[in-house]
Amino acid sequence: MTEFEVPIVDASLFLDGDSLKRQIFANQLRDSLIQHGFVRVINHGISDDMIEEIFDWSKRFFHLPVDIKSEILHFADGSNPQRGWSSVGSESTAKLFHALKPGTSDKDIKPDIKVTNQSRICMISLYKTNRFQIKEHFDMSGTVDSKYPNKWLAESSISGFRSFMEDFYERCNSVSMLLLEAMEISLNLPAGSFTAKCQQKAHELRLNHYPAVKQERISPEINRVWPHTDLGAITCLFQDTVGGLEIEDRTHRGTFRPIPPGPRGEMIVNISETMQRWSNGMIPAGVHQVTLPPSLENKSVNGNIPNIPERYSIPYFVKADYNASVGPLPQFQQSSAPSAYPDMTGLEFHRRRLAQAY
Ligand SMILES: O=C(O)CCC(=O)C(=O)O
Ligand SMILES: [Fe+2]
Repeated sequence: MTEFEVPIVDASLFLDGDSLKRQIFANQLRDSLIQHGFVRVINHGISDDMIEEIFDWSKRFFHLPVDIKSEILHFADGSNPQRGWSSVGSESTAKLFHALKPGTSDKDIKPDIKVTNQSRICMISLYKTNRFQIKEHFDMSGTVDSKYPNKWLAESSISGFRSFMEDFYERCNSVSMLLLEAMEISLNLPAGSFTAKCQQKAHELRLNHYPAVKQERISPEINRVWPHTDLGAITCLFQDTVGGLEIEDRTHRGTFRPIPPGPRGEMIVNISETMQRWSNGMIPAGVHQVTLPPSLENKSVNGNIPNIPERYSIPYFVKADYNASVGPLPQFQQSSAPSAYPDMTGLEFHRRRLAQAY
C-alpha cells in the first residue's frame, strides 16, 4: 500500500499571490478536501509564537483546580451551543456519530468517567462498561454573541487569558474566511456563497485537553475521541506533538490513518457537516478520531510502566450564522441530484446535532 499522506497547501499563495497563484492554492485546497476531507495548511498568517502561546494558555487553564474551572461549567443540557468548561466525560462523539446512522441506537454509548482526584490522571469507572472518552474542553464564541455569551473566569484566576483568547479567535476568523473564499473560487461559486453565511461569528474556538492515562486503565472501551464528523462548515485545528489524530481513509472505509504532528504552525483543516449539506453531499465531511498512543509497556523503567502522556489540541469550528440556511446551495442541486438534506437554520442544525452528543 502506498504511504497515506494528506497534502500540504501554502496559504501565502492566496494571501500574497497574483490571481494565478490564488487559483492554484484554491484548486489544491479543494482537491485535497474533496479527496480526503482533510488538508494541511501552512503560512496561513497566524505566527508560530502565537500558536505556542495559546498552547501555554491552554495548559494554564486546564491545570487550574476543578473548583475554579467549575465556576464556568457548561451545563450539558444539549440545548445550547457550548460555552465555558466541559469536564471529562461530558461529551460523547461516539453518540454523535451513531446518531448519524439510520437505525442505530445510542442506548449503550454513554460516557461514564469519573475524575476522582486532581492529579490529572483519570480514574475511570469501568463497571457500567461503555465507550469512554477521556477529554475535557473549553469553548468560546465571537465576542458579539450576546445570545449565548462566553463564560470567563475572574482575571484574578487567570490574568490575560480572556484578551489572548479573544485576539486568537479573530485571527482564526480571518484564516477561515480566506479558506472559504478559496473554496468559492475553486468551485466557481458566486463570491459570498459560503462567507456571507458565516459573518456573525457563531464559530467556536475550543481548547481540548486529554489527561494522562494510567497504562493499566487502557482497554478497548477507552479512546480520546471516538470517530465523528464536526458540525460546522470547516474545522481548523492545531495539535501538539503527542499524536493520536487519525482520519478515515476513504479508499478503505473504516480504516483510520494517522495525521502525525507536523511543524508547529501547521493547521489541519477538515470538511464538516455544514459544508457537506451546502454541497448536497458532493464534499463529504471528514471522519476522524483521536486514539491513545501505542502501548508504552516496553518502555517500563524499574518495572513501572509510564502513563500515556496528556495531549492538547485546539480546534476552531467555523460555523454558519444562526439564521443562515444550512440546506444545499442551488448550484449543487439538479434534477438528477435533488436536495438530499432538509433546509434549516444554522442554529437549528447545531442544536439538533448537539442534543445527540449528550
Ligand atoms: O484533538 C484532536 O486532534 C481532534 C479533536 C476533535 O476532533 C474535536 O474536538 O472535534
Ligand atoms: Fe472533531
